[in-house]
Amino acid sequence: MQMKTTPGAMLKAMREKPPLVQCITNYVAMNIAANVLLAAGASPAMVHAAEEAGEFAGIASSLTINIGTLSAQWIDGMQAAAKAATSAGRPWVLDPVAHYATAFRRNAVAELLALRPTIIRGNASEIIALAGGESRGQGVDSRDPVEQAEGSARWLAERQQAVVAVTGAVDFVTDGERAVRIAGGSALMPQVTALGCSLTCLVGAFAATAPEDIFGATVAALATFAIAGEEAALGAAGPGSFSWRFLDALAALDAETLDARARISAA
Ligand SMILES: Nc1ncnc2c1ncn2[C@@H]1O[C@H](COP(=O)(O)OP(=O)(O)OP(=O)(O)O)[C@@H](O)[C@H]1O
Ligand SMILES: Cc1ncsc1CCO
Ligand SMILES: [Mg+2]
Repeated sequence: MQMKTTPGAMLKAMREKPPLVQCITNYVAMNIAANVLLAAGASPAMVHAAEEAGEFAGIASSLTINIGTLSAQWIDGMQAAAKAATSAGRPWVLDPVAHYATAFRRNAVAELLALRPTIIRGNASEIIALAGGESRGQGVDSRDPVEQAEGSARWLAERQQAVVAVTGAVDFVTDGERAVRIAGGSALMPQVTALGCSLTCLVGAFAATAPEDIFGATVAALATFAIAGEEAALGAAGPGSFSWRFLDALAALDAETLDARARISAA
């Protein structure tokens, strides 16, 4: 069996056997997230209807759930899919977009957390609020530094028995015991909408490729974004050209470059 111990090895394995990733994501993110998965080498399927989301989760290799543009019917599909993924032994990722903003979102996220996501990926404001802290987030945008969310992430990981990823200028990943920081990316990334949502889908793709190493898979997805983001920023004139350069950089990134350039340090 091929060893999938480094981010590069995981990226290579994903491209050799593209996983089918069911993404229940928001209207803003659907197109860019699907393109991000294709550029990285996975097969995205944006399937969210309550009538079929559970059935589809039974055939997908992993599932991602994002509450960005939530409505009541979507919640039924999310819950059915989360239950089906868990029954099938497949990993699933929760992205609790702006869950602190309204009671509707708060309740939906509480119910999804009770279904035990394998991985939780959010920005710093979202993770601080999930751990009961005072978050300064405004709508879907973070206004807190990642360093401030590290304690919250550790607490949440232990309580949920999940891997927690906090993204921002320097990302942080923990499973409650181990923790790492991942440097890289670009300040243009939060200027392009739904890149975080797309990253959540990519975390799902890596988790499908390496379900035996969920912590490593999460780190690999974040490192992939960090290096593609750095590459795309070279020569980008602003968020518009960054956006298409980012897709090209993801598609062009190879395993060796990823392993040579990834800046992952113990935290
Ligand atoms: N200031 C920054 N410098 C470098 N990289 C960044 C910066 N801010 C965010 N990123 C990167 O952008 C990507 C998306 O993370 P971000 O925290 O912006 O997600 P988000 O707030 O959930 O985004 P969205 O809700 O728009 O989808 C991650 O790869 C992260 O590392
Ligand atoms: C802008 C926006 N609004 C709801 S979801 C979303 C995408 C970024 O989270
Ligand atoms: Mg987000």
